[in-house]
Amino acid sequence: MGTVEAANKKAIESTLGQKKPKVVFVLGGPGSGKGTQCANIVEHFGYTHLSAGDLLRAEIKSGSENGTMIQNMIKEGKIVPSEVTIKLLEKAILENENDKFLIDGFPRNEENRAAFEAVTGIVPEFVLFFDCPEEEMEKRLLGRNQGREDDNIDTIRKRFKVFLESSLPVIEHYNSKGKVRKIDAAKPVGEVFEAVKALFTPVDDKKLWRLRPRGFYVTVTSLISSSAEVLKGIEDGKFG
Ligand SMILES: Nc1ncnc2c1ncn2[C@@H]1O[C@H](COP(=O)(O)OP(=O)(O)O)[C@@H](O)[C@H]1O
Ligand SMILES: Nc1ccn([C@@H]2O[C@H](COP(=O)(O)OP(=O)(O)O)[C@@H](O)[C@H]2O)c(=O)n1
Ligand SMILES: [Mg+2]
Repeated sequence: MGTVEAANKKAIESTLGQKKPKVVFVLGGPGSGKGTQCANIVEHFGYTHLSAGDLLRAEIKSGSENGTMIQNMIKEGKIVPSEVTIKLLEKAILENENDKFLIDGFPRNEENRAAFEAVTGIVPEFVLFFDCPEEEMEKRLLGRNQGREDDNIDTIRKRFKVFLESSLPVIEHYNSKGKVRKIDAAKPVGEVFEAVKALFTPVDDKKLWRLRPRGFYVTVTSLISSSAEVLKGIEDGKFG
Protein backbone atom coordinates (compact mmCIF):
# COMPACT_ATOMS: atom_id res chain seq x y z
CA MET A 1 0.00 0.00 0.00
CA GLY A 2 1.40 3.45 -0.97
CA THR A 3 1.86 6.15 1.64
CA VAL A 4 -1.05 8.25 0.32
CA GLU A 5 -3.33 5.22 0.40
CA ALA A 6 -2.12 4.31 3.90
CA ALA A 7 -2.76 7.86 5.09
CA ASN A 8 -6.26 7.81 3.57
CA LYS A 9 -6.97 4.50 5.28
CA LYS A 10 -5.84 5.89 8.63
CA ALA A 11 -7.97 9.00 8.13
CA ILE A 12 -11.07 6.88 7.39
CA GLU A 13 -10.38 4.69 10.43
CA SER A 14 -10.05 7.59 12.79
CA THR A 15 -13.08 9.41 11.35
CA LEU A 16 -15.21 6.28 11.61
CA GLY A 17 -13.85 5.76 15.10
CA GLN A 18 -14.97 9.29 16.03
CA LYS A 19 -18.35 8.82 14.39
CA LYS A 20 -19.02 5.56 16.27
CA PRO A 21 -22.07 4.68 14.18
CA LYS A 22 -24.65 2.22 15.43
CA VAL A 23 -24.76 -0.70 13.01
CA VAL A 24 -27.19 -3.59 12.53
CA PHE A 25 -26.16 -6.27 10.03
CA VAL A 26 -29.08 -7.62 8.01
CA LEU A 27 -28.38 -11.12 6.74
CA GLY A 28 -30.29 -13.98 5.12
CA GLY A 29 -30.27 -15.93 1.87
CA PRO A 30 -30.84 -14.29 -1.51
CA GLY A 31 -34.54 -13.45 -1.76
CA SER A 32 -35.21 -13.81 1.98
CA GLY A 33 -36.59 -10.24 2.07
CA LYS A 34 -33.66 -8.21 3.43
CA GLY A 35 -34.21 -5.20 1.17
CA THR A 36 -37.98 -5.23 1.67
CA GLN A 37 -37.76 -5.25 5.47
CA CYS A 38 -34.93 -2.69 5.53
CA ALA A 39 -37.23 -0.24 3.72
CA ASN A 40 -39.82 -0.76 6.50
CA ILE A 41 -37.24 -0.31 9.26
CA VAL A 42 -35.99 2.93 7.68
CA GLU A 43 -39.54 4.28 7.57
CA HIS A 44 -40.33 3.45 11.21
CA PHE A 45 -37.04 3.66 13.06
CA GLY A 46 -34.93 6.29 11.31
CA TYR A 47 -32.05 4.09 10.18
CA THR A 48 -30.16 4.58 6.93
CA HIS A 49 -30.19 1.51 4.68
CA LEU A 50 -26.92 0.50 3.04
CA SER A 51 -27.20 -2.53 0.75
CA ALA A 52 -23.78 -3.93 -0.15
CA GLY A 53 -25.26 -5.35 -3.37
CA ASP A 54 -26.77 -1.96 -4.33
CA LEU A 55 -23.44 -0.20 -3.64
CA LEU A 56 -21.60 -2.73 -5.82
CA ARG A 57 -24.16 -2.36 -8.64
CA ALA A 58 -23.82 1.45 -8.44
CA GLU A 59 -20.04 1.04 -8.68
CA ILE A 60 -20.46 -0.95 -11.92
CA LYS A 61 -22.73 1.78 -13.33
CA SER A 62 -20.32 4.56 -12.36
CA GLY A 63 -17.75 3.13 -14.78
CA SER A 64 -15.18 2.52 -12.03
CA GLU A 65 -12.01 0.59 -12.80
CA ASN A 66 -13.36 -2.29 -10.69
CA GLY A 67 -16.66 -2.33 -12.58
CA THR A 68 -15.97 -5.26 -14.89
CA MET A 69 -14.52 -7.40 -12.10
CA ILE A 70 -17.56 -6.69 -9.87
CA GLN A 71 -19.99 -7.41 -12.70
CA ASN A 72 -18.35 -10.77 -13.42
CA MET A 73 -18.38 -11.77 -9.74
CA ILE A 74 -22.06 -10.86 -9.36
CA LYS A 75 -22.99 -12.79 -12.50
CA GLU A 76 -21.27 -15.85 -11.01
CA GLY A 77 -22.82 -15.30 -7.58
CA LYS A 78 -19.34 -14.93 -6.10
CA ILE A 79 -18.36 -12.62 -3.26
CA VAL A 80 -16.42 -9.51 -4.28
CA PRO A 81 -13.10 -8.99 -2.37
CA SER A 82 -13.73 -7.28 0.97
CA GLU A 83 -11.43 -4.36 0.23
CA VAL A 84 -13.75 -3.14 -2.53
CA THR A 85 -17.02 -3.56 -0.60
CA ILE A 86 -15.68 -2.14 2.67
CA LYS A 87 -14.42 1.00 0.93
CA LEU A 88 -17.90 1.58 -0.50
CA LEU A 89 -19.55 1.01 2.88
CA GLU A 90 -17.13 3.33 4.70
CA LYS A 91 -17.66 6.07 2.17
CA ALA A 92 -21.44 5.74 2.44
CA ILE A 93 -21.33 5.85 6.26
CA LEU A 94 -19.05 8.89 6.34
CA GLU A 95 -21.04 10.79 3.73
CA ASN A 96 -24.26 10.35 5.68
CA GLU A 97 -25.17 12.47 8.68
CA ASN A 98 -27.13 9.69 10.33
CA ASP A 99 -25.47 7.60 13.01
CA LYS A 100 -27.69 4.51 12.66
CA PHE A 101 -27.15 2.14 9.74
CA LEU A 102 -28.65 -1.09 8.49
CA ILE A 103 -25.93 -2.90 6.58
CA ASP A 104 -27.78 -5.30 4.29
CA GLY A 105 -26.06 -8.29 2.66
CA PHE A 106 -22.77 -7.79 4.50
CA PRO A 107 -20.70 -9.50 5.91
CA ARG A 108 -21.30 -12.37 3.51
CA ASN A 109 -18.22 -14.43 4.34
CA GLU A 110 -15.57 -14.72 7.01
CA GLU A 111 -13.21 -12.47 5.06
CA ASN A 112 -15.88 -9.72 4.88
CA ARG A 113 -16.51 -10.02 8.61
CA ALA A 114 -12.92 -10.03 9.85
CA ALA A 115 -11.77 -7.27 7.47
CA PHE A 116 -14.67 -4.95 8.38
CA GLU A 117 -14.00 -5.40 12.09
CA ALA A 118 -10.25 -4.85 11.65
CA VAL A 119 -10.58 -1.79 9.41
CA THR A 120 -13.49 0.02 11.06
CA GLY A 121 -13.48 -1.31 14.61
CA ILE A 122 -17.28 -1.39 14.39
CA VAL A 123 -19.08 -4.20 16.23
CA PRO A 124 -22.74 -4.63 15.28
CA GLU A 125 -25.47 -3.93 17.84
CA PHE A 126 -27.06 -7.16 16.63
CA VAL A 127 -27.51 -9.28 13.52
CA LEU A 128 -30.95 -9.57 11.99
CA PHE A 129 -31.20 -12.97 10.30
CA PHE A 130 -34.04 -13.64 7.89
CA ASP A 131 -34.51 -17.38 7.84
CA CYS A 132 -36.33 -18.67 4.75
CA PRO A 133 -36.51 -22.02 2.92
CA GLU A 134 -34.70 -22.18 -0.43
CA GLU A 135 -37.79 -23.01 -2.46
CA GLU A 136 -39.55 -19.86 -1.20
CA MET A 137 -36.45 -17.72 -1.89
CA GLU A 138 -36.15 -19.20 -5.39
CA LYS A 139 -39.78 -18.38 -6.15
CA ARG A 140 -39.31 -14.78 -4.92
CA LEU A 141 -36.08 -14.21 -6.88
CA LEU A 142 -37.59 -15.53 -10.10
CA GLY A 143 -40.51 -13.14 -9.61
CA ARG A 144 -38.48 -10.12 -8.48
CA ASN A 145 -38.49 -8.42 -11.88
CA GLN A 146 -35.81 -5.84 -11.18
CA GLY A 147 -33.89 -6.75 -14.32
CA ARG A 148 -31.00 -8.13 -12.29
CA GLU A 149 -28.46 -10.20 -14.19
CA ASP A 150 -28.11 -12.59 -11.26
CA ASP A 151 -31.83 -13.39 -10.87
CA ASN A 152 -31.72 -16.35 -13.28
CA ILE A 153 -31.96 -19.97 -12.17
CA ASP A 154 -28.26 -20.81 -12.86
CA THR A 155 -26.89 -17.88 -10.85
CA ILE A 156 -29.55 -18.32 -8.15
CA ARG A 157 -28.33 -21.92 -7.54
CA LYS A 158 -24.74 -20.64 -7.27
CA ARG A 159 -25.81 -17.93 -4.83
CA PHE A 160 -27.61 -20.49 -2.64
CA LYS A 161 -24.44 -22.60 -2.53
CA VAL A 162 -22.32 -19.57 -1.56
CA PHE A 163 -24.87 -18.66 1.11
CA LEU A 164 -24.72 -22.13 2.69
CA GLU A 165 -20.95 -22.50 2.46
CA SER A 166 -19.73 -18.95 3.18
CA SER A 167 -22.49 -16.81 4.70
CA LEU A 168 -24.08 -19.22 7.20
CA PRO A 169 -20.77 -19.60 9.07
CA VAL A 170 -20.77 -15.81 9.64
CA ILE A 171 -24.26 -16.07 11.15
CA GLU A 172 -23.05 -18.98 13.31
CA HIS A 173 -20.10 -16.85 14.46
CA TYR A 174 -22.41 -14.08 15.64
CA ASN A 175 -24.83 -16.61 17.11
CA SER A 176 -22.07 -17.92 19.36
CA LYS A 177 -21.71 -14.36 20.62
CA GLY A 178 -25.45 -14.05 21.31
CA LYS A 179 -25.85 -11.38 18.63
CA VAL A 180 -28.29 -13.09 16.25
CA ARG A 181 -31.99 -12.24 16.17
CA LYS A 182 -33.60 -14.87 13.92
CA ILE A 183 -36.85 -14.07 12.15
CA ASP A 184 -39.12 -16.49 10.28
CA ALA A 185 -38.97 -14.80 6.87
CA ALA A 186 -41.25 -17.26 5.04
CA LYS A 187 -44.34 -15.44 6.31
CA PRO A 188 -46.08 -12.56 4.48
CA VAL A 189 -44.25 -9.17 4.49
CA GLY A 190 -46.51 -7.63 7.18
CA GLU A 191 -46.11 -10.54 9.59
CA VAL A 192 -42.34 -10.55 9.15
CA PHE A 193 -42.30 -6.83 9.91
CA GLU A 194 -44.30 -7.35 13.12
CA ALA A 195 -41.51 -9.65 14.34
CA VAL A 196 -38.86 -7.16 13.19
CA LYS A 197 -40.60 -4.25 14.92
CA ALA A 198 -40.38 -5.97 18.30
CA LEU A 199 -36.58 -5.96 17.98
CA PHE A 200 -36.33 -2.27 17.19
CA THR A 201 -38.89 -0.89 19.63
CA PRO A 202 -36.82 0.82 22.33
CA VAL A 203 -36.75 -1.10 25.60
CA ASP A 204 -37.83 2.05 27.45
CA ASP A 205 -41.02 2.19 25.39
CA LYS A 206 -41.73 -1.48 26.05
CA LYS A 207 -41.14 -0.92 29.79
CA LEU A 208 -43.43 2.10 29.75
CA TRP A 209 -46.23 0.08 28.23
CA ARG A 210 -45.78 -2.67 30.77
CA LEU A 211 -45.48 -0.24 33.68
CA ARG A 212 -48.30 2.08 32.66
CA PRO A 213 -51.19 -0.13 33.88
CA ARG A 214 -49.31 -0.97 37.08
CA GLY A 215 -48.56 2.69 37.77
CA PHE A 216 -52.19 3.47 37.03
CA TYR A 217 -53.41 0.83 39.47
CA VAL A 218 -50.98 2.00 42.15
CA THR A 219 -52.32 5.57 41.79
CA VAL A 220 -55.97 4.44 41.80
CA THR A 221 -55.41 2.14 44.79
CA SER A 222 -53.74 4.88 46.82
CA LEU A 223 -56.51 7.34 45.87
CA ILE A 224 -59.13 4.84 46.99
CA SER A 225 -57.36 4.11 50.25
CA SER A 226 -56.80 7.80 51.00
CA SER A 227 -60.47 8.62 50.27
CA ALA A 228 -61.44 5.76 52.55
CA GLU A 229 -59.27 7.32 55.24
CA VAL A 230 -60.90 10.72 54.70
CA LEU A 231 -64.38 9.18 54.88
CA LYS A 232 -63.46 7.34 58.05
CA GLY A 233 -62.02 10.60 59.43
CA ILE A 234 -65.32 12.41 58.74
CA GLU A 235 -67.23 9.59 60.39
CA ASP A 236 -64.92 9.78 63.39
CA GLY A 237 -65.53 13.53 63.56
CA LYS A 238 -61.85 14.31 62.86
CA PHE A 239 -62.72 17.14 60.44
CA GLY A 240 -64.85 19.25 62.70
N1 LIG B 1 -42.31 -11.91 3.10
C1 LIG B 1 -42.41 -11.93 1.78
N2 LIG B 1 -43.33 -12.68 1.16
C2 LIG B 1 -43.42 -12.71 -0.19
N3 LIG B 1 -42.60 -12.00 -1.02
C3 LIG B 1 -41.64 -11.24 -0.46
C4 LIG B 1 -41.48 -11.17 0.96
N4 LIG B 1 -40.46 -10.33 1.23
C5 LIG B 1 -39.98 -9.91 0.04
N5 LIG B 1 -40.69 -10.44 -0.97
C6 LIG B 1 -40.46 -10.26 -2.41
O1 LIG B 1 -39.39 -11.17 -2.73
C7 LIG B 1 -38.45 -10.54 -3.60
C8 LIG B 1 -37.08 -10.51 -2.90
O2 LIG B 1 -37.15 -9.62 -1.80
P1 LIG B 1 -35.91 -8.69 -1.41
O3 LIG B 1 -36.37 -7.81 -0.30
O4 LIG B 1 -35.36 -8.06 -2.63
O5 LIG B 1 -34.91 -9.83 -0.82
P2 LIG B 1 -33.35 -9.83 -0.60
O6 LIG B 1 -32.89 -8.42 -0.48
O7 LIG B 1 -33.15 -10.62 0.66
O8 LIG B 1 -32.79 -10.54 -1.79
C9 LIG B 1 -39.01 -9.17 -3.93
O9 LIG B 1 -39.70 -9.25 -5.16
C10 LIG B 1 -39.96 -8.87 -2.79
O10 LIG B 1 -41.02 -8.05 -3.18
N1 LIG C 1 -21.04 -8.37 0.78
C1 LIG C 1 -21.38 -8.60 -0.50
C2 LIG C 1 -22.71 -8.40 -0.93
C3 LIG C 1 -23.05 -8.68 -2.23
N2 LIG C 1 -22.10 -9.12 -3.10
C4 LIG C 1 -22.40 -9.46 -4.50
O1 LIG C 1 -23.63 -8.90 -4.90
C5 LIG C 1 -24.55 -9.92 -5.23
C6 LIG C 1 -25.96 -9.46 -4.94
O2 LIG C 1 -26.06 -9.17 -3.57
P1 LIG C 1 -27.43 -8.60 -2.97
O3 LIG C 1 -27.25 -8.48 -1.50
O4 LIG C 1 -27.85 -7.42 -3.72
O5 LIG C 1 -28.43 -9.81 -3.28
P2 LIG C 1 -29.74 -10.26 -2.50
O6 LIG C 1 -29.32 -11.15 -1.38
O7 LIG C 1 -30.38 -9.01 -2.02
O8 LIG C 1 -30.57 -10.97 -3.50
C7 LIG C 1 -24.07 -11.14 -4.46
O9 LIG C 1 -24.53 -12.36 -5.00
C8 LIG C 1 -22.55 -10.98 -4.63
O10 LIG C 1 -22.12 -11.36 -5.91
C9 LIG C 1 -20.79 -9.30 -2.65
O11 LIG C 1 -19.93 -9.69 -3.42
N3 LIG C 1 -20.45 -9.02 -1.37
MG1 LIG D 1 -31.37 -7.32 -1.51
